[in-house]
Amino acid sequence: MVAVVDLADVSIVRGQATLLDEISWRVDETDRWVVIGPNGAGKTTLLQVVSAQIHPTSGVAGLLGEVLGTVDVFDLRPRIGLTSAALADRIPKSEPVHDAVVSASYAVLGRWREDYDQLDHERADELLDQLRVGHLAERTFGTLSEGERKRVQIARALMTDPELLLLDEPAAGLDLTGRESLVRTLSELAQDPYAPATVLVTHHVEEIPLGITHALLLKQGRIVAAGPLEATLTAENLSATFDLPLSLTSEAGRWSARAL
Ligand SMILES: Nc1ncnc2c1ncn2[C@@H]1O[C@H](COP(=O)(O)OP(=O)(O)OP(=O)(O)O)[C@@H](O)[C@H]1O
Repeated sequence: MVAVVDLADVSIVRGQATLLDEISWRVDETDRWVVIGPNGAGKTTLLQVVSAQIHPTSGVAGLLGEVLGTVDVFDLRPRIGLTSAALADRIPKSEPVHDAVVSASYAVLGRWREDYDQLDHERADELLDQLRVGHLAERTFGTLSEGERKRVQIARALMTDPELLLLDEPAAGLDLTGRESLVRTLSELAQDPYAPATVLVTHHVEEIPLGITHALLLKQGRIVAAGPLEATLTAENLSATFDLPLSLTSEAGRWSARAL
């Protein structure tokens, strides 16, 4: 099995604060991980490391067979697809949806390509169809609903055919219909054997799609538990992660939690 992410004792320290504390974590190429933890646990910081946005203060971060700090991050970033609220804010409201997807390589490389070839345009259209927003290709990004924007962002993240897909709270801000619809699409993606290794960050077990294989529970920069989903996502571990006695149920592959 090839490791896509291989962190060994990775810490991130900012001033007096330890954002990540000796994290060791391996993601293999067929894995689909969910990272769960309360506000401030370090989830976004962890994604910043594995998207080659920041370097560890200490420890070793292996990414796609390279070691962060010994390789040009501009070579690594096109191999990683990332969606986050911060990145979405950088898509101009006036940008047509098709262009927002086809220009993904510009976003990761910081380099504008004068012309995209026909295959790029076809791939962008296929991805928009796959994410069920093909009919919105001619609309501008600013006119889309929150749920539609999330889908366009995922299409954009997949445009460079990444080896690692990182989704930071993809269902945040969606209503129930929007969430359920997105979870269904994410389930298709997670169960697609040709999809890249995936890491999905969320606060809510209800947002875990079918096809997720592993879970990492994070609290105050430390791993509470990590491993295969069923063995890791237990009421005990989740209660420890959120500092709240919780009951946890799983029905037909979907999860829900509530306070005891
Ligand atoms: N530059 C910094 N200096 C000091 N503390 C920081 C810095 N950046 C982030 N933090 C703190 O690190 C902690 C982890 O932040 P992070 O954004 O990774 O958490 P998170 O799990 O993604 O939270 P949320 O679920 O609220 O998005 C937070 O307490 C945050 O305030």
